[in-house]
Amino acid sequence: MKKTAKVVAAIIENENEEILCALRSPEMSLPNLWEFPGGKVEEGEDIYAALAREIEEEMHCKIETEELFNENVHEYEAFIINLIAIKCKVVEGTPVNSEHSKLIWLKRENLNSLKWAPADIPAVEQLVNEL
Ligand SMILES: Nc1nc2c([nH]c(=O)n2[C@H]2C[C@H](O)[C@@H](COP(=O)(O)OP(=O)(O)OP(=O)(O)O)O2)c(=O)[nH]1
Repeated sequence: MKKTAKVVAAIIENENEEILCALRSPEMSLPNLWEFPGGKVEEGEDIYAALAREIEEEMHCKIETEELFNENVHEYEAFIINLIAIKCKVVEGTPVNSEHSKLIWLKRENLNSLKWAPADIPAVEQLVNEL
């Protein structure tokens, strides 16, 4: 049976109403696809605490989680993902890229121009439809 991974992802918006998008590197799983920064929730860990931890590790800044935005279950070839997208704001520092090939800020209307990890499509659609 395929494993299910619980993954939290941050929807971070800046003062120009742009959303932070991250490009997975060629060495990562799901290479060269765009995602929202975040990562796997550890056993017994609170989802909001997990997201704050991942963002601090990955982007060296502190966030405050705001609301659960979208939750989606998607079956990949190798595993099943339960992707939980959470709206957040940066409260200390600025996001610094340490693991991804690229970080960019994009307006909602341009989000569909990226090639997203398939599990992210519902969250992206929901963001585009917020316009
Ligand atoms: N962080 C993040 N991961 C996502 C998103 N969409 C999506 O399918 N994923 C997948 C990619 C990874 O397989 C997994 C997240 O695990 P992780 O951030 O701990 O990444 P990882 O590359 O170290 O995982 P792994 O290859 O070791 O399994 O979820 C997303 O929007 N954000």
